Amino acid sequence: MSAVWGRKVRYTIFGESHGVGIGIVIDGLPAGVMLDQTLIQREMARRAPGQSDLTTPRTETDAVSIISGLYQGRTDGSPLCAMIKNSDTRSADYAAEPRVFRPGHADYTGFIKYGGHNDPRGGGHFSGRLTAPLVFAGAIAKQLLTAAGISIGAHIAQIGDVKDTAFDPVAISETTLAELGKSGFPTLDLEAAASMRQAIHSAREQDDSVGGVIEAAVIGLPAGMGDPFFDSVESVLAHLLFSIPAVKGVEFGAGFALAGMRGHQANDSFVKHADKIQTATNNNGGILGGITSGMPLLLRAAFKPTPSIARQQNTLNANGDTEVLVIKGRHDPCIVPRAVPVVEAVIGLAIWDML
Ligand SMILES: Cc1cc2nc3c(=O)[nH]c(=O)nc-3n(C[C@H](O)[C@H](O)[C@H](O)COP(=O)(O)O)c2cc1C
Ligand SMILES: C=C(O[C@@H]1CC(C(=O)O)=C[C@@H](OP(=O)(O)O)[C@H]1O)C(=O)O
Repeated sequence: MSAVWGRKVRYTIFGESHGVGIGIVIDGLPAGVMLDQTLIQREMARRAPGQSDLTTPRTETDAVSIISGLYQGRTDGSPLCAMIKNSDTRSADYAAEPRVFRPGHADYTGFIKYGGHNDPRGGGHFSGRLTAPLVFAGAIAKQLLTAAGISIGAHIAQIGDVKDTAFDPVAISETTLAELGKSGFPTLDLEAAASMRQAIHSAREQDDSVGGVIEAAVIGLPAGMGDPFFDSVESVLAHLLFSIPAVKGVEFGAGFALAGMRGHQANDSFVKHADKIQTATNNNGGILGGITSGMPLLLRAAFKPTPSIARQQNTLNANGDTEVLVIKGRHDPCIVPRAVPVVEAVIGLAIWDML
């Protein structure tokens, strides 16, 4: 299993959704960092399940126990291991024998790859629950990046066909990112937020789910970070963003819209602002040749609708027999609101690794 990532810092995630717990081992953090426990708890709470009627009713506190790597509140240079307990499991929802493959989930592919030995309860290791340790690691990365003058923030850019205002690609402020971080349902346009909530309620009422898009920004990055080709800033970020369950699309700057532009529209002209080299527009999302330009880094991640829906679906079981599936479990009608801190977290890991 590809549960290890990172070059300067190595991150190893472990656990299953209905096992004893989940967690992460982080090897390579600088020693002597006093961890910001308030920031860690705030980030964990932003992602935790059971927050409102817009999320899965499964309730987990997602309290983090740090069992190694910390001495007197500071990182001690040894691997930092953090554990999060699973408590509100309801494994009977996943007890069907032979196993029934949920359309859109990893039940079938996990079964094939691991010969039926994978833990099917709550999606096992494939569960979105494994993003909790990522958010923990992301909080540490954010703390380190803040000290370097770098801020990360995100908003819900789209739910179904309801869209929020996009970030100003040139002039995103630290204040805007900080305000978004305080919101349980971060959008730039409050009216859009109300329509998005309505779209999620409506999908749930129809025994269905809905997808969406998260737009994220990183400001304060120096020009010159990253490498061409295989380790381009886009490649490293996309690797981590596609590691988030349910992400099916990633774009940088104007992204796919660039394909429909002419060169004179797409090119970002260089201009001087108070002796600093900038660009007048930012269609390239702060990255040129795989290297940061010093402009805000902008990306968007598309999430598919939650696969586990209450509506009747046709499928197959592990014996290959037809089944009519009606999922009775507890699921997010939309993944996007809880995934905002996850997207920010993996961006934090990627940037800290590249800086
Ligand atoms: C924060 C988060 C919460 C999720 N909640 C659910 C859920 O409640 N029900 C579900 O079926 N899938 C949920 N997912 C998505 C599945 O885990 C994911 O679709 C599945 O593992 C298959 O992976 P893929 O969609 O990347 O192919 C969630 C994902 C994330 C990131
Ligand atoms: C537990 C979390 O989300 C879970 C992610 C998930 C999935 O299939 O990804 C399915 C659901 O699991 P269960 O059926 O056990 O309730 C969600 O509740 C979490 O995010 O912490």
